[in-house]
Amino acid sequence: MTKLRVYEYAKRNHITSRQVINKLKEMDIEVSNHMTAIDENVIRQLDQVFGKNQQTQKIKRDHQKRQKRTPSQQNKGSNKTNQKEKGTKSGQSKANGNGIKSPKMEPTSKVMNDEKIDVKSKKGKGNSVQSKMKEEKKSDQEYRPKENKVFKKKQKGKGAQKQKQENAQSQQQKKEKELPKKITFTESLTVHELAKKLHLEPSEIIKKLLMLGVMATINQSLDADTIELIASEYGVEVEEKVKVDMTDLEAYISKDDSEKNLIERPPVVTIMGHVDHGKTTLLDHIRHSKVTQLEAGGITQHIGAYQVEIDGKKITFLDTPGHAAFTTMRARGAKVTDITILVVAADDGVMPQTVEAINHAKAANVPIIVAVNKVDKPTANPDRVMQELSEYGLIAESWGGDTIFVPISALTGEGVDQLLEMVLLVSEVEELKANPNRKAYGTVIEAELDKGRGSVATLLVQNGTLKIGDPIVVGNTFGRVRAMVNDLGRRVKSAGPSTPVEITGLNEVPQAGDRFVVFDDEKTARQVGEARAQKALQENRNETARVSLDKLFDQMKQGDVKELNIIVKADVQGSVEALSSSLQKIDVEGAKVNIIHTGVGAITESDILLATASNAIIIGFNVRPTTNAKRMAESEKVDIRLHRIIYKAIDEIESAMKGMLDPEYEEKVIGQLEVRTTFKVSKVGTIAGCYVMEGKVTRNSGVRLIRDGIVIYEGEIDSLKRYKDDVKEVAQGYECGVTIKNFNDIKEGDTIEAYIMEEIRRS
Ligand SMILES: Nc1nc2c(ncn2[C@@H]2O[C@H](COP(=O)(O)OP(=O)(O)OP(=O)(O)O)[C@@H](O)[C@H]2O)c(=O)[nH]1
Repeated sequence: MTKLRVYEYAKRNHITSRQVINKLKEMDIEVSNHMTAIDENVIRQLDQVFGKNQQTQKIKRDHQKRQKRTPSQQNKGSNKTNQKEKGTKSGQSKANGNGIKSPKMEPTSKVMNDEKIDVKSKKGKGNSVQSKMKEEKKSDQEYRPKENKVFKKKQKGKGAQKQKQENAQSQQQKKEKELPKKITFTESLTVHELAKKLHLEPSEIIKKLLMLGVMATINQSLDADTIELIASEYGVEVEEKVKVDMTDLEAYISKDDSEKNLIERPPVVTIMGHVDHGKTTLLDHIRHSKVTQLEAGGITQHIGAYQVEIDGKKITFLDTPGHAAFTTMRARGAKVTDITILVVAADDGVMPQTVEAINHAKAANVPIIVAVNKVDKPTANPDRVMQELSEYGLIAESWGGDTIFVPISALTGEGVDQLLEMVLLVSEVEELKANPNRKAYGTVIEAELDKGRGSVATLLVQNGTLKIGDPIVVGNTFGRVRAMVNDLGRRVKSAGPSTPVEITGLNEVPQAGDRFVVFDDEKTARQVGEARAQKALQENRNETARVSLDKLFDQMKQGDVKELNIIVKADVQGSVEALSSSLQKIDVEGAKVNIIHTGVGAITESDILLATASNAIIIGFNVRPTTNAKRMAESEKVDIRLHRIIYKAIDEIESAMKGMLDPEYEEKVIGQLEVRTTFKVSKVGTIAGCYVMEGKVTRNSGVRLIRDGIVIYEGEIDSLKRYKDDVKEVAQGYECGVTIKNFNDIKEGDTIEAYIMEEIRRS
């Protein structure tokens, strides 16, 4: 025999938990409630009390149940016979281990027939019964607890009054719905909700709970265990439904795009590169030469993205130079870019932001096409660019690599067509496809509040076709697509895959990088949008789980982190290299270090963005974050580790990966001492005769010597004495002699502050 919980024992023996609890208390056995487990010995002792009565109890219960269900039978005088019959039946069901059965599951056909006859006969009685029922409109629960007594008394009693009363009760019970076979719930139910599902009065549930030792009110929420327990008391099955997160937008995107529905879609291209290398000039050139040329006289408008057509094929450009669009979106979890054009000025070569751009693109796994710009300049040296980029793994095809290099002049337009052709070529290789015949989803490129039009958002349709009137959820906003304008400023009715469009009709302004999904109906869109807005309000956006060294080991154990992405910033290139190569050599089973970006100089906002987008930590060696970067790191919860000694930085990372990070310490001041006199002893140095003003001082304390409010020295105690004896500790109100290691400039009137370093739990 194993352990049983009180309620399980009670159920097994057909008694109430309360009875078991009371008996256990009588037996001086500690028990807190119906969930308390009782062991074999106790079960045996209980069996001696309840076991014998088991059969009797069972018969009593069956009797009660029958009375509840078919009181009319008693009137007919068939009660006794039925009781016997049913007693036997219940006995069988018990032998089957079914426990308490719901009334509905037990009635014999005879009982049912009797009931039918009974009801009919009552109907015949017409209004008298009805009015009686009204008169005695007491709910069933008033009878139930005392049922046995009530019925017995009533049976004994004489007269039509009682007869009618019983008939009325029977009628009432007939009216009552039968117990359900099964109930379902999500997470929890209140007493009221459970009662409703079980077709019972809440007071009945409350009583049941009380018998199980639980005090509950009608609005009290019951957990899954309690719901199951109560339902099992009535023989009702329970099914807990897992709550679907209605705020998860991805869940609304059907993933059943079969290959046959997919057709080629235009690539989405971002232009990146160092300051002044010609990004804007290139974007402008493409737009003006291609767009306006196609749409003679058309007014191009800035909607954050535009499309051009080359040989009948379209290319979508994200019209935000620099990394801003790319990285902010990626930092927010959106992947929109298919191809990156890396612009490098041939007269300037690879510069810090070029490297950053390479690392951003690599981290996002986006193919790079190099546009070697400004080749029209006499000082242009494309070979040098190729040479320099090869150091970053971008090797030109002509040099045996697989990176496409196109020499261009964004100013004159030379080579730009070839560049666009290359974009189409890469796009073909990437096999970019989408299904235009489905509901659209995609990402917000830009959004703003327009005085006249309200919330205006530029969306990039990534799959499907967006149409006017579509019910839509965009980030935490929702609405119906009221109007759509394309990159040429024209009103359109629909927008297919890779098309940027500006829409109005949203209730609020979404954010760049937000996901949008089209819904079947406006009602669901509204519900989801509102639920998302509510959720966003509740949870601090910054709480997103970013990798942090303190939690790294746990995150690794949970399988959340398998690669530790690191950004290394240092004061000189030599340190960057030394630190990076040492970090890469760290060998911890099940995890590896992945240096995603390195650089010389302060930690900037761009580093934080990359860390956010790639879930990386930043190691700063002899450098500090800029004020803005620091603020951003705090809000984005990016872990920055600053070091001055290389091996310490490596140790820290290795320990974190092994789950052996040294404990963190916090300083705790334990006492204040006043220097009342000093003695100079040749071999020892200056001895300070002190008085412990506050707290205490211990032999192993750290000390700070303070003079006129200024910390003169910070160090360790060399000796702590009372009279001639070395002591471990001197408490408040006592005098002592103190010497400080390697420090003798102690003066009368100085204050010595004693502190210890206390280990604090890592969060
Ligand atoms: N000669 C020559 N000059 C160019 C070329 N492309 C750009 N420039 C010039 O280089 C300067 C910088 O160009 P931008 O397009 O503003 O460079 P950017 O990369 O967008 O610069 P930021 O927006 O500051 O990052 C401008 O004066 C351009 O006219 C080119 O192909 N040839």
